[in-house]
Amino acid sequence: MPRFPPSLNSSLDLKSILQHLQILWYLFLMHLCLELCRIGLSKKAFEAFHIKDVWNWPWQLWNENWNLNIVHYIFQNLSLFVQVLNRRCVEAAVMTGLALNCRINKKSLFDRKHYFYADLPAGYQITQQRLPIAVNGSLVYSFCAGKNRSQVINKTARVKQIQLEQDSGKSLHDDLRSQTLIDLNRAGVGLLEVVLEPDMSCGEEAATAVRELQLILQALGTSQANMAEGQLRVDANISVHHPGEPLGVRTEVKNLNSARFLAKAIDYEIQRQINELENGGEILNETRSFDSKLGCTIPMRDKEGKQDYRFMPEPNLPPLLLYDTESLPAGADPQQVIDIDRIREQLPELPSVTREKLVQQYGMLPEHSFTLLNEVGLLEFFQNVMKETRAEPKKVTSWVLNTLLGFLKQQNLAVSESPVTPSALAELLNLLDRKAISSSAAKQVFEELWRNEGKTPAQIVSEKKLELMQDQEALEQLCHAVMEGHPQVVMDVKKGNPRAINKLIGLVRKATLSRADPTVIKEILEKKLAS
Ligand SMILES: Nc1ncnc2c1ncn2[C@@H]1O[C@H](COP(=O)(O)OP(=O)(O)OP(=O)(O)O)[C@@H](O)[C@H]1O
Repeated sequence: MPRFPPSLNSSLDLKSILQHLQILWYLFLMHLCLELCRIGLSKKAFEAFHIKDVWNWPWQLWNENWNLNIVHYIFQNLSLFVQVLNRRCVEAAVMTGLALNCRINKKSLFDRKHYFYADLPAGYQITQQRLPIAVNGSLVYSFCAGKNRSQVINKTARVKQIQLEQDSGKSLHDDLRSQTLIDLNRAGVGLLEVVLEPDMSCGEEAATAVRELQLILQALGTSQANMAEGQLRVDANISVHHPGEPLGVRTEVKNLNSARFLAKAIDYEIQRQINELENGGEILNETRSFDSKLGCTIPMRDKEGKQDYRFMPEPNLPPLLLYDTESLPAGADPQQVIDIDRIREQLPELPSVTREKLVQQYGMLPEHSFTLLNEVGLLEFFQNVMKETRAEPKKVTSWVLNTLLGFLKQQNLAVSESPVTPSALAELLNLLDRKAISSSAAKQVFEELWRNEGKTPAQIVSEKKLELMQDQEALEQLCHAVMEGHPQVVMDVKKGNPRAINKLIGLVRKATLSRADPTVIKEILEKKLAS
């Protein structure tokens, strides 16, 4: 469930507030009275049903910090009367629907879904229960399998629907003090829910599909989709069944906030359900949560008795009408309508297309294109190096994916935190490309750059005297001396031992303090051995 960044949140229509100020004031007072009655009643309702202590905290807070709460309720209620649909959220939903090959409904409806929970101060959530904004799409995702992960497997998960909703607050459970705090900052912010059909068969598939969705949302600018910050959250529905039989009873693991935990939770739940059924038990239709420390899922609440959400049409939001080029009314003000075809024309490049281009343009292996896109900022780093270097794309790919990424992973750093800049790596690769340094010297220079002492690759090369020996005559003399000093190895080469020449190359390199190009040494040695 991607969350729109706060900057995109709803705008207040000031003109209409001024026009209707008096009516609003009466409505507001009336609503506030109703709200206060509801709070009183709901407290009684909670007590009557003996719901766990955690439910009582907001009412305790009401007593202790009544002034804070009343300010909150005033704002909450005021905002109910100036509910304006956020154009940006609708555009983002249409974009996401198009990117996920959905049919965009030209008419969609908003509903109120009522339930009591501490993180939902309004007592209801606006959603699209009856007619969502987009339906019947597909999410194509690929993963690498087989030996060396070089086989790319494409899979498709059907998208059932995409609906616009309002986000709730965030519960922060403090186990140590046995209390729950609620952060209401995101309550009411636009939320997009993407509902997939049950088309995935294991944790890895689900994690890969969600990763692809994350990349698509980021490419579209629909959401920053940072899972750790709750901008993209996943509820996973899991069931098991024998092949050819209908789907089993599902459990729902709520609010998974990392692809790794998603995969773990699903695989754990599959195994738990199989064990349960094999031991003669039954699967309950329940909501569970994932305990990342214990690596298992824990029951939260029973879903068996279907909760009555008392859905009703949202009175503040009329049906949402969208247009395409054909249906656009003549002379319509572009600020007042949303044209699906215009949004389609402006869709940015999607990650699958970027990967294909990388493979075609640079002759890159598909699995490398996946890694470049999966690590945040790595593709940009690679492209910036490419802009400044003459080195072969394959060489650049290898340095970025093996050396740079290896160092980053080892120190748990993000690409943006790399001490080696794209320009420095490009300069290093240029030195390597014009054979000014050997590859082992290049590794040394990289390590020095990583220490981040503000030196350029050229400075490091000259300070450490890492330049390759360009003096052909001196190299020939060294090769000659090494051959003289090791007649047995020379004999081995002449007898056809293919590895013996490597020994000679190693000896010459040692004598040059690794400052000679091994291919040049090999050429000289081969010439001398043949004569
Ligand atoms: N038997 C099943 N096994 C696994 N997944 C299922 C099964 N039946 C439905 N699903 C999946 O469960 C999800 C249902 O999500 P949806 O949000 O529409 O309903 P919900 O979980 O009842 O609603 P909510 O929790 O938001 O109140 C869909 O992604 C659907 O593909």
